Order: sequence, then C-alpha cells, then structure tokens
Amino acid sequence: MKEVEVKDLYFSYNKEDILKGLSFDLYQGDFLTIQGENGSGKSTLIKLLLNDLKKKSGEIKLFGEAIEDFNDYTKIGYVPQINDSSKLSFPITSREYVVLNLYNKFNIFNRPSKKCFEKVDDIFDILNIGNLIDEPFNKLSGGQAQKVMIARAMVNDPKVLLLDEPTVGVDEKSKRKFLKLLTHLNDKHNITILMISHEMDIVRDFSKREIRLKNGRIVDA
Ligand SMILES: Nc1ncnc2c1ncn2[C@@H]1O[C@H](COP(=O)(O)OP(=O)(O)OP(=O)(O)O)[C@@H](O)[C@H]1O
Repeated sequence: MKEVEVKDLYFSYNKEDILKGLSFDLYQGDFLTIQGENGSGKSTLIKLLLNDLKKKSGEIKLFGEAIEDFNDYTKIGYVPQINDSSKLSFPITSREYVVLNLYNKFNIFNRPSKKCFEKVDDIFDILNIGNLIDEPFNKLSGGQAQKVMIARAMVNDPKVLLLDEPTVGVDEKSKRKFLKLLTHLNDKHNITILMISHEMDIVRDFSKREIRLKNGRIVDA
C-alpha cells in the first residue's frame, strides 16, 4: 500500500520553481532516504507533506487521500532537526516533554492522565532510552535529544516517521546507533520511514532505498 504519493509536484516561494515535477511513492514498510545538496528543496518537500506549505501544482496523497482532504496527522510523526533553537525556554524532563505531544488525549482538567504517562514510558522502553526519561531535556546531548524527539513523534502511534536531517548534531559514534534504532522501528515495529539526509556514506548502510534531489528534480542516486 502506498502511504505517500507525490506526482508531478511543483512549488515556488516566489517566481522561480523550487520543486520541478517531483514524483515518488512511499510504501508501507519502506525506509526511503532523500538526499540532496543544500538548497535542493528537501526541507520544502517536508513542509509540503506536513501541509505547512501549499503546492503550486501536481498531486500529494497521504494514505490514499488528497492532502487537501487529509486531516489525520497523528498517522505521521515528524522529527525535526535538532539545533540550538530546539532548546526549551522552560525546564522540563524528557518524560514531560514527550507527554505534551499527547495533548489531544489530556483529561477534562487539561492535564495528562496516568494512561498518557504509561504510554510515554512504553515508548521510552521500546526505544531503549529509559535512562533519559527523568533527565532535563535541555541538558541532553544532540544524539540523546534526537532520540527523545523520536519518542515524542512515536507517542501517537504514527504509521510513518518523517525525519529532517536527524544525524546532524549527533556525534560520529552515536550516528550508527541512532540509525540502527530507526531500522529497528522499521523492521520490528513496521514503521515506514522517510528521511532527509546528506550524510549518505553512513545512511546508505541503513535505508532500503535512496533518491537524490538536484535543483528540484530527482536525479540518479
Ligand atoms: N521561505 C522562503 N522564501 C523564499 N525562498 C526560500 C524559502 N525557504 C527556502 N527557500 C529557498 O528554496 C530553496 C530550497 O530550500 P530548502 O530549504 O527546501 O532546501 P534544502 O534542500 O532543505 O537545503 P538545506 O539542506 O540547506 O536545508 C533554496 O534556494 C532556498 O533559498
């Protein structure tokens, strides 16, 4: 089954087209990496898939539905790039940070229920990062913070994870461990993965397929 379908997609911020007739499919169980140089349109594509930007022409379908009609974004977990602006302006633990993403399941007092925290604990177990659960989020290393961001995306039981340059800011030693975690989610938990990365030397060992973007078009990987 196709979970994401992109057909002849065009997009421009102003006059010049940034995406020029992009077409690709993401299948259930896929682990697809999209690579490309700076400015090739990778982040723009993610924003279009998240409906943060509107396409100029072409087609985007999510779980068989045109993006204009699609409204169940709990099926898509988004893992943004970690950088200095990911730091929170208020001090909370990783557990509290992740539970905030379950706001649609908070109780009548608008507080997370016991069940919400149990869900968070389960996800930390699945990701094998129980050691980070009580740590202040702002004190985590790049690699640790990135794993907590995955936990944050996973609490709503998404079918697809969209990751934007997840290995940036992660130290070399932890990169492979991090990518191994993604293959574990893909293989054992049947999570479909669409990842953007320019670090193909490492990523190629883990993803199932790669496509390359150049000047808004797909070229041979
Ligand atoms: N808000 C914006 N307004 C105008 N142009 C933009 C805007 N955001 C991005 N662009 C331009 O669109 C092009 C594609 O940018 P995009 O961020 O999608 O590329 P990218 O492949 O993700 O690059 P990077 O790896 O540097 O993040 C670039 O030329 C960029 O300058």
